[in-house]
Amino acid sequence: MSDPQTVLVTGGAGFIGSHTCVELLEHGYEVFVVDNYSNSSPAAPARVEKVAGRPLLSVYEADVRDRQALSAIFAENPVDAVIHFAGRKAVGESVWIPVDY
Ligand SMILES: O=c1ccn([C@@H]2O[C@H](COP(=O)(O)OP(=O)(O)O[C@H]3O[C@H](CO)[C@H](O)[C@H](O)[C@H]3O)[C@@H](O)[C@H]2O)c(=O)[nH]1
Repeated sequence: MSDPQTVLVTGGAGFIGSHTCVELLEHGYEVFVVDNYSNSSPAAPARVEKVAGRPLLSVYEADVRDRQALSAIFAENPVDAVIHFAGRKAVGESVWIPVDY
């Protein structure tokens, strides 16, 4: 099996996601991002491109729970691998509003 070439990074505008995107771009992968910016900003993917010196294929503002949006994104892009970082992780908040988790 050959190495994956095109990688979808969900939560790619977040802390770990944006660093992962830089690493992937620097290692020659094509990368696109899906993020709802609930804990990040569109400035992050722009910085990723600047640091890596290469563009992302695409950046989508979308919620990974939106099946219709995800289906359209998968239809538009060849996806060899997915790295999934889009998620909530605040322990305290998960106690106050468990339904969101
Ligand atoms: O339903 C969701 C929930 C989140 N996101 C996105 O997913 C990304 C998650 O990234 P975070 O930065 O929130 O989380 P990380 O785990 O990457 O980073 C967090 O944990 C790190 C340590 O592991 C550091 O503490 C860092 O500051 C802190 O943000 C964000 O862009 C957020 O907008 C979605 O797209 N959909």
